[in-house]
Amino acid sequence: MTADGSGHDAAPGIFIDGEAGTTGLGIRERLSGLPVRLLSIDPARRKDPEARRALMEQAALVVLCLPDDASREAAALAASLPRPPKLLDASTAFRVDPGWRYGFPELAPGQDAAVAAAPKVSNPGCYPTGAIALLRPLVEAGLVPPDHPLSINAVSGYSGGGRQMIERHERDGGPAFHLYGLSLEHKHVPEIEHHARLARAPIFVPSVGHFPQGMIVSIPLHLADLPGRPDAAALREALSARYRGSDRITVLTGAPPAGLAAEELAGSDRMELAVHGNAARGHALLTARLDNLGKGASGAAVQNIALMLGLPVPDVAGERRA
Ligand SMILES: NC(=O)C1=CN([C@@H]2O[C@H](COP(=O)(O)OP(=O)(O)OC[C@H]3O[C@@H](n4cnc5c(N)ncnc54)[C@H](OP(=O)(O)O)[C@@H]3O)[C@@H](O)[C@H]2O)C=CC1
Ligand SMILES: CC(=O)N[C@@H](CCC(=O)OP(=O)(O)O)C(=O)O
Repeated sequence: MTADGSGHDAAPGIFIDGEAGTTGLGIRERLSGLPVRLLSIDPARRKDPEARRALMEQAALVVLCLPDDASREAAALAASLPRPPKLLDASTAFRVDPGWRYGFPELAPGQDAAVAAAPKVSNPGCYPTGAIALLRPLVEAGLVPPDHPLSINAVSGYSGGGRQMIERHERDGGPAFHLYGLSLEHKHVPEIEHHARLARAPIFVPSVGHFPQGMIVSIPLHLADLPGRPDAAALREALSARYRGSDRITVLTGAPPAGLAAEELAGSDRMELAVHGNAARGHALLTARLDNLGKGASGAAVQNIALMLGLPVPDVAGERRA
């Protein structure tokens, strides 16, 4: 038997359960940059447990791109195999589960090695990717207290809602802008709270715009309410220090732009962070701009797949996929 358990000497086998969905397709497209063998299911049998089990048995790594309940079932199916494959789950099901490693390699020093060594990795949510990237370094630097009252506003392209939302928007031509999650109980709040190391749940206000891909997450701060009254430059420096050397996460330095278009990074696996400030008012705004299907989903997944299989992580510099 070979290292990938497949009986072949070829590249490691990957089965994407949910390959035909929005995130699954994005991963499939990006796998052309990695020396792996894609094990595809007969589309007519893609929900058949026996057909899925047969492919899981041949795979070194199974990627779950399914709704939460289906992901839990698929993870249990994989775990029941005599030689369980490594698992990467794109759903919300395991993101705060201590048995799973959080697949955000830039989260903290050593997280990339932890992902590489983990048998089960949960891929971060799209909104949490932006919020955690902004907050975790500031909390760890003592610039934002864990119990600080935070509000997080965000807008996503409509592909964030998967196949059904894409079909609705493309059929109806809208709505142009839709605020939701107004029960203030979105599924991403525990994930943000946990991985940003917050001790008080943030108020999270998501929205969807009538554009396919792209996202902005923004977090306003009153600087006088933070310990030591830091200025915007101090916040920017803490973020830059955390992400220095990353080709995926960049921190805008110099004069921040006066406006941000959410679609700007559509097709890219990069994320741009910025700190906008008004010294006279003591106001700052943290922003993260990304593609919800790029660093927010499939791009992050391929980064994790490479780490988990011990392959070089594909370079993103200059890429464009829209
Ligand atoms: N879209 C995004 O921006 C992001 C999505 N994610 C997560 O990725 C996961 C997939 O989302 P997304 O790709 O957007 O969703 P889609 O609806 O586009 O795709 C889901 C896929 O799963 C299939 N599926 C559903 N139920 C089952 C089942 N029981 N067995 C096998 N296949 C099944 C669907 O088939 P069918 O359509 O025929 O039902 C579809 O092909 C979700 O958990 C989501 O939270 C993560 C980050 C961002
Ligand atoms: C626009 C939209 O509907 N977005 C989804 C979040 C995207 C998603 O499916 O969840 P993950 O990123 O956690 O996997 C939502 O708010 O439920």
